[in-house]
Amino acid sequence: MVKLLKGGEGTHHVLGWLIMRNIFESLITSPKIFRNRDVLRHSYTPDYLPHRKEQIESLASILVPALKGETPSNVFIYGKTGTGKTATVKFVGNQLEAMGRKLNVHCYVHYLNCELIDTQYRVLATLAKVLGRNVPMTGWPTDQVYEEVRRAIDSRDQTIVIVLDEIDKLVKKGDEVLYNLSRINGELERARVSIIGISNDLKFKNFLDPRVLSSLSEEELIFPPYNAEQLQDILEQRAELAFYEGVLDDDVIPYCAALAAQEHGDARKALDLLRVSGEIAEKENADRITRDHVKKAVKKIETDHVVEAVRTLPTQSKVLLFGMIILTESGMRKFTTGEVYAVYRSLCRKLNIDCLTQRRVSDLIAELDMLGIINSIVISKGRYGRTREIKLDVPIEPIKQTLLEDYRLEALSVVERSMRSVTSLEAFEV
Ligand SMILES: Nc1ncnc2c1ncn2[C@@H]1O[C@H](COP(=O)(O)OP(=O)(O)OP(=O)(O)O)[C@@H](O)[C@H]1O
Repeated sequence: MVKLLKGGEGTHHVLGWLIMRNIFESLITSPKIFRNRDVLRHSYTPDYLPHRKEQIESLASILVPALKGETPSNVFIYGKTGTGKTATVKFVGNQLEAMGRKLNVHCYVHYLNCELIDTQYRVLATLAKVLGRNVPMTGWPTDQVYEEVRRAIDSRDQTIVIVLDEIDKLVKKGDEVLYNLSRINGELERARVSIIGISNDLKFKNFLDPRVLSSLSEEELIFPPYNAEQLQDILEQRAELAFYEGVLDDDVIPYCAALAAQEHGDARKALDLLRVSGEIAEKENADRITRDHVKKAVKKIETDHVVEAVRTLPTQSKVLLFGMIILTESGMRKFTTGEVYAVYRSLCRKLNIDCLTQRRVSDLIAELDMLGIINSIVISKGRYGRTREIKLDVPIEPIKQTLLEDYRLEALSVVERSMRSVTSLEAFEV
């Protein structure tokens, strides 16, 4: 039912709503920064990869037998994070499949990320699925799934390239599937299989069965880190697609490149910096991206990482960290293990959870330090022994919000509120 409003305040209110601009209007008419933000995202595979010509050509020459009905060698690819390993393999894989279609040769590349598909069973079941077999994601004996994969591959004359990205994550749970896959060619009559393993953990080779290792690393490709100039080229190429003309100050790309070069030449980091700088400029309604926006982006990315690390901490560490926040907010910039322990113990009582020993808490403090959440140094107190001096090294507000999101710590919001009115720490027996 529609109610008719007579004159007065109510009418103004309704009219106000009627003539109010659509809430999206100001958002879409604000200065335009991004032409296509998606090209800066991790999921985007560029058509051209500057400074990876050598690796692209090497990989292509390893895989070319696939187009001639022969078996390509298996390859291991190493390199630090963000050095373009995945992008290169996907790029070469796409080109290989395209050439296969052109020549009417059955040649396919299947890409699996072992960070997500991280068990023997799931690798085989996923392969079976992409090869068109109906295999449940749990429940069958592994041998049976392997047999399905083998039969699906051998159903016709074809070459299958299996890419196992982050292969180290899989190896941590046993290398049986790698052992089987590396020997599969001996069990095939019509088809051929080649395996590409990708890893940024150089040490993981030590965990592999020597037979698997020698079979999988018939060829090895190393991806060196990018230097600042190379990162600059990569960013320039993407920026052209990502931003409207003229929105980037001249020093923005060199600055992002220099910062990422300091951190082992990580192109992902450089692209993230550029994207987040653009997003901050957009939020501020600025019409240009400046060096200042990059500085803010560095801070935001750092905070986001820490927040993520805090979110996955065990409950005891979260309580401990909450105690440190209380100490900091009560005006203490530095505190000792003993002071933190007293607050921690009191919080455990309030939450009704077990309280760890001071020794164990010292270990947790060291872990928080390693994660970069706190900063702690051991100082000598002469004949009184040594103590740890701790301070929080991160913006407090987002960390506090993240801790309170954990339902097990919900009761602490009351403590937090009452803390605002407590001026001394006596309540915590410090
Ligand atoms: N030479 C390049 N040209 C253009 N973009 C690149 C280049 N190298 C890397 N990138 C981009 O940088 C990001 C990270 O690259 P990629 O995922 O290939 O790194 P990686 O070496 O596989 O890293 P990780 O080991 O962490 O998985 C991606 O967005 C990718 O498109």
